[in-house]
Amino acid sequence: MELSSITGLKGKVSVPGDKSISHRSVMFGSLAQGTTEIHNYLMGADCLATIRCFRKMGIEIEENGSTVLVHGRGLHGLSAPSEILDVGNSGTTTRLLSGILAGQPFDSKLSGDESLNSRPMKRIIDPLTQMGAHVSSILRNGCAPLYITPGTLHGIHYESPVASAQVKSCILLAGLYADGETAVTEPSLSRNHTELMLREFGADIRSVHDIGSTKATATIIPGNELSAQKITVPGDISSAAYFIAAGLIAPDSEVLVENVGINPTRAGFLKVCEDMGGDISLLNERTEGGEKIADVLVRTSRLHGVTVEGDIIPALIDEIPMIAVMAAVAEGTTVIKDAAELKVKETDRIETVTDNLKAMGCDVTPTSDGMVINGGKLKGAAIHTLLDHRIAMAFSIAALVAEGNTKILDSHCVDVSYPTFYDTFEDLL
Ligand SMILES: O=C(O)C1=C[C@@H](OP(=O)(O)O)[C@@H](O)[C@H](O)C1
Ligand SMILES: C=C(OP(=O)(O)O)C(=O)O
Repeated sequence: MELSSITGLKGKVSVPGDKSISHRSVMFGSLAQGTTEIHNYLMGADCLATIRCFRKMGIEIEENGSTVLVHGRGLHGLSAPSEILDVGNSGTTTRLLSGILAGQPFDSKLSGDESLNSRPMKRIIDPLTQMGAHVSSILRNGCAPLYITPGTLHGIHYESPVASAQVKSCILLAGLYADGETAVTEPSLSRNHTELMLREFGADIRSVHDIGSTKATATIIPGNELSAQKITVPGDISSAAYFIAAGLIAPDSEVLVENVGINPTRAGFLKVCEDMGGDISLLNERTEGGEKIADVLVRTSRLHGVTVEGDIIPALIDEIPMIAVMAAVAEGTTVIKDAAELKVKETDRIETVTDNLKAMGCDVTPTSDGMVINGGKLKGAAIHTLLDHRIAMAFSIAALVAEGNTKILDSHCVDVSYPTFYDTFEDLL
């Protein structure tokens, strides 16, 4: 994909359904009794992998555009897959599904692409093993492919070293099959879609924020059957972030992004835009299915550097590539810290972001848990996405304010979370 600079982005966009909520709707719908009806499902490669895996375990799933019907078979209704479960590029599918598979009375194997199979799975193998599950890394390197055989699960109270919704959700889902209460405490609250949605499906699940600390604990008490729901998936704030940023940094622009999920555990990006001096407002705020939604209006703004650190990091972790690009054209210095988790995403995002920003002429220094960016002007370059969808999209927005042409290599990787990204992008130009 070849892109060059523009001015005057004007218009309205709506982004596809939230990736995290889409995955969970099919997973929980499969484990519920009855037919779950999902509207605005994200038809990206990651969420299609989740559908594919549950079909392989005997769940009938109908698709019609972005509407999905999941004919759930109850907590004990999955059947043994006859082949390896292919999780593609999706960390969320891998980790949440592993929690469910740990509680099944059959053997299963799951494996993904080269990037997925190099991401750390010890973070779920350890707590699942403490629960009595039998989960192993087939190549004994702490990564997928994983082999899961039946075990008798016990409730545990797990103190997670990382604020990760995938780790938390994996353990809570295994907790559905345990003989007692299962709790997960995390150092700071990660996205809480599992807690909100499982509760809607009828699970007995509670969340508390520890007083006087940033720690948060979610507890599940097994025993309740889940019952089918009707779900409308809000627009994905992680996808909206690209057009919000475009509206803020492209000269003479005004962009309205409609129907964006603004759950506080996901909305850190909006706060950073505001802190950087962005002209950003939330319109038409509402709540559906326990999730907050709004339309986001932005206008071109003079942005300045900020420090992004601490508790807010889990609420914007996937948006850091976009924040880094905004920082690269802002006035002054931006420091991003406490974000070592970036190293274990689809690529090492500290490296892929800083390498590509340097290629565009930015003064940026990678650190062990983030980066330091001195804002200035960008010039066009060849962007090496290494097949990371977030890098492709964030640097497509960088191209809009860079001098000269930018080439996004392997731009098709946007299919992972936003297959229609370039169509929406062109509509707005
Ligand atoms: O639970 C989820 O849906 C996700 C959690 C986050 O990962 P971690 O839990 O590894 O932080 C995020 O990066 C990912 O895109 C989706
Ligand atoms: C990290 C991401 O997803 P996952 O972990 O599901 O692969 C992402 O979408 O940026």
